[in-house]
Amino acid sequence: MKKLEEYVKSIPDFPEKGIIFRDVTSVLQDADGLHLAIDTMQEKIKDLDYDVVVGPESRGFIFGTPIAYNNHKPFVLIRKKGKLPRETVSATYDLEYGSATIEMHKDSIKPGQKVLIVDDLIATGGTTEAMIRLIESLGGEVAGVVVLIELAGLKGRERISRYRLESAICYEGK
Ligand SMILES: O=P(O)(O)OC[C@H]1O[C@H](OP(=O)(O)OP(=O)(O)O)[C@H](O)[C@@H]1O
Ligand SMILES: Nc1ncnc2[nH]cnc12
Repeated sequence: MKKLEEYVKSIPDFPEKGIIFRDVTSVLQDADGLHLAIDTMQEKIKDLDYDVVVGPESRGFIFGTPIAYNNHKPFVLIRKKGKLPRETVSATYDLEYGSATIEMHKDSIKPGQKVLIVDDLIATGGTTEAMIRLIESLGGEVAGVVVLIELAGLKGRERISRYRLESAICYEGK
């Protein structure tokens, strides 16, 4: 069986020059790759105590939902601006390329709940930091963050150094 990192394809200069895009579709479109990705992420946080899984649109949904389902936890969506129908809180942040505003429903986290954040990838950590702001503004406690891929050269780990971060694959550069 292949190693997890062998399923990830790296595409230079996408979506713009200078970015190496770490493509998770090549992991997902292989049954063994998909199993290995979810199983490895779960293994990394098997000792963690949490009540709710939170994942951001869109690739965070793919990895967050199976982890929530397998561990019988609820899954809360963080969406890009304008997609959630009820009362929301929002945060704006910069990305490795571009900027974005994300939102979550005000009633999605109860004060004191312990939250596991799941995403496909951490680069600059801007998305994760914005998610932490939203969760904490609702009174949630961030128990930890698990991602499939960490781009260590972009220093996301340093940006959220107060929190536990686990990654299944770590690239030293970007
Ligand atoms: O650590 P950062 O520098 O914030 O970058 C990481 C984020 O960027 C990507 O999402 P993107 O906003 O591109 O959305 P997508 O999943 O819909 O493609 C990725 O899925 C992470 O959420
Ligand atoms: N280099 C990268 N590859 C894939 N997704 C990303 N999201 C932010 N930076 C990325």
